Amino acid sequence: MTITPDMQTLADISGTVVLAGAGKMGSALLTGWLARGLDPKRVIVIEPYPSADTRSFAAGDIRLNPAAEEIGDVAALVIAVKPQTFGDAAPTLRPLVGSPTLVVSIMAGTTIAMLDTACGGNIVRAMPNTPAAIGRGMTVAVAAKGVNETQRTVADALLRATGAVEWVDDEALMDAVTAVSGSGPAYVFLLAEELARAGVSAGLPADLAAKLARETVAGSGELLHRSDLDAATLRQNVTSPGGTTAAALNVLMSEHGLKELMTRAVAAATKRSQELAK
Ligand SMILES: NC(=O)C1=CN([C@@H]2O[C@H](COP(=O)(O)OP(=O)(O)OC[C@H]3O[C@@H](n4cnc5c(N)ncnc54)[C@H](O)[C@@H]3O)[C@@H](O)[C@H]2O)C=CC1
Ligand SMILES: O=C(O)[C@@H]1CCC=N1
Repeated sequence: MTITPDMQTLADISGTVVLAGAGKMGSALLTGWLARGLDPKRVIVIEPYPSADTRSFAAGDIRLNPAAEEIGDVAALVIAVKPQTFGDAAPTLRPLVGSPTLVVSIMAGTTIAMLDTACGGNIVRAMPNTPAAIGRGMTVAVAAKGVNETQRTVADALLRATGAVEWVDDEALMDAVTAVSGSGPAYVFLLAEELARAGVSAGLPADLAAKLARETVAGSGELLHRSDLDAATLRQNVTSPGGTTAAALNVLMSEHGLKELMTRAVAAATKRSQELAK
């Protein structure tokens, strides 16, 4: 890979980037890379069941499922298959990894040690989330000891193409990271579902309730994104003393309310991430 130490952008990557697994997260990454200027001629996608979008990318300059001997040297291999299918995929991926190859895995619960055993390479373990599909993802990454600054910069550019990136030094944090930001969008979508359902119970027509819930969650998320205020202050700004919001929050913030539920939910996801590593 010909890259300079001050490389900042995907357009500066001059080696081959292989994406293994173009499902929901892999496709989001791919879309971000192309939007941020990664040369499609440098991209190879390995995907046994390509979506229409992936096939249409492949109708351009991206190579889809080329024969192994046509792949050549790989600058970066991004692994976005399910943790449960990684065992089957690894024998195909291992021959692609040379000593300078950067290996970026986004698989939940798959440790650097497991990746090292299965594939080798210079490993970055990362946890993105699905808002990556619109460039508003949150990714946390941790690099294995052997990863040099240049490889880390390439990994950062690949991940930052879909939103914000935070680097941590302690891999043990990745289980809780997965539980908070990796799985977190599902909790927010569930909130929208349940808010709509509760609206129907309160007498609203279903389509109106769905629109109110969707726009409320989306608008509140955007306000949180743009505001300098923290979530607690934004919540207090909605809450008039003795008003309607206070009545609802008395329920949500009661003893066995959202705090307890969210703590249990995040603990369950953290535990599951730890289990996937066994
Ligand atoms: N969906 C999410 O919100 C997030 C997922 N992840 C991680 O991303 C990874 C992928 O998850 P999703 O995209 O949700 O799953 P997905 O099922 O949509 O995508 C996985 C893709 O891998 C493909 N695949 C299966 N065997 C393969 C092989 N041998 N070689 C190449 N591709 C193969 C499948 O056909 C599928 O398209 C998982 O490891 C997951 O832990 C990480 C963060 C968030
Ligand atoms: O549910 C999962 O296991 C993956 C990891 C984080 C989000 N989806």
